[in-house]
Amino acid sequence: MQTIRVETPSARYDVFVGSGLLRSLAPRIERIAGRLPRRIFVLTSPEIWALWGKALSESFPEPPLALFLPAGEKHKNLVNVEKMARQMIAAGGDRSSLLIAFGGGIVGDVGGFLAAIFMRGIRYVQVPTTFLAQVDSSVGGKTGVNLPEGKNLIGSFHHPLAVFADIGVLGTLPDRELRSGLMESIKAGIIRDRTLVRFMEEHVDDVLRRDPKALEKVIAASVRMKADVVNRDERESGLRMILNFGHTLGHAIEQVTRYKALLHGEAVGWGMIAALHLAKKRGTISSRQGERLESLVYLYGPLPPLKLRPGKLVAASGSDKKNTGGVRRFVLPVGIGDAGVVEDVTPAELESAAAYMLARAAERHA
Ligand SMILES: NC(=O)c1ccc[n+]([C@@H]2O[C@H](COP(=O)([O-])OP(=O)(O)OC[C@H]3O[C@@H](n4cnc5c(N)ncnc54)[C@H](O)[C@@H]3O)[C@@H](O)[C@H]2O)c1
Ligand SMILES: O=C(O)C(=O)C[C@@H](O)[C@H](O)[C@H](O)COP(=O)(O)O
Ligand SMILES: [Zn+2]
Repeated sequence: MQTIRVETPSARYDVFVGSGLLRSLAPRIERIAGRLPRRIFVLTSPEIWALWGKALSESFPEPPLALFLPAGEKHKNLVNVEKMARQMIAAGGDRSSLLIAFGGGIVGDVGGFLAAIFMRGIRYVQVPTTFLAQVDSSVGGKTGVNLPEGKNLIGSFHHPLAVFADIGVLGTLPDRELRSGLMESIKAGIIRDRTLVRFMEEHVDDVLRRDPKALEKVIAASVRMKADVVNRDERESGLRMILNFGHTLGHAIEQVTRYKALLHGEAVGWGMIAALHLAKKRGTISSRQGERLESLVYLYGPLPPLKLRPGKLVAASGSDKKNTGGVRRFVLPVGIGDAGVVEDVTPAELESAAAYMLARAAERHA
């Protein structure tokens, strides 16, 4: 098992990555919280609960009370947050209650947000069950829900007490979901860890056949990278923006396709292809580096087709939270393993990057 510490001005907690964590959750929470809270809620989806609810409940003296959020991005909204909060009140929840966010990134984001605002804030732990949630969304305290106007436009920073990433639960994860999550690890490597890039290039088969050692390596490296960035810039005033590499157009794709056609990681995968093109044009990476990284994305693909207009994506990217006071921000890789934020990206450049990405998508789905 690997333990990675997150230490920011407002929180200090560990991310545990390994096997067997799910079945020993209660004593682990007890150790961290001092004692087991009287009321424990588990926010999850019916599918995850059916697969893994028994394993999670096993170590608790009394089974925690499950609150169900249906799967899918369209349920990541304020209506469901209110619904869950009311169920918690009805079941006797109070400020001493603990919430376990048990699922993928959607459950984690909604659960974290619910914990942030329920009675002005209660404690929660993350038990991520998708690869994406284990490498990225369960760490760093970003919580929230979507608005029709864009992704994650309502939310707060609220860190968990701990993160328990049990590699065993990935055994039931559909292949497409695994590949989607791997896009966030490719992102992690490109922006800050060239060793991870190399490892992912050299171990494609091991990772895709879910060799536990290979998975643990990629998950721990991704989390280590993210923790280091979050420790230095908890509230995304500068450095943390690099974690948004591939997301400016990625989020725009999700919004324009109404979250129906692509998974989050897949949209980020295409967004990285566009951003790599822009980086090549601006000379922050060489053509060779650009081709190498583009190939890495396709190695862990396939990414779904995209039939969109570049102008529509550029317009949708206007509601990106990195844009403030009329300044449009965009994350570009600098070589392999480093990245920076530029503030002078023009709509024409964005449109050309989007056009490049759409042409690659058409080519690969010809
Ligand atoms: N807060 C952050 O820092 C952060 C970072 C990255 C992504 N996100 C958010 O995360 C969300 C995407 O998360 P995701 O990719 O985990 O998708 P997801 O939460 O939709 O889960 C994917 C699907 O897999 C199923 N599933 C989950 N675990 C399973 C398991 N072990 N076995 C079988 N099926 C399982 C779920 O029921 C769901 O249908 C997006 O909303 C994205 O914006 C947030
Ligand atoms: O933790 C971060 O910071 C990230 O940007 C991680 C992203 O992978 C993630 O998709 C995040 O939810 C995006 O946040 P947003 O602030 O751009 O909505
Ligand atoms: Zn993401």
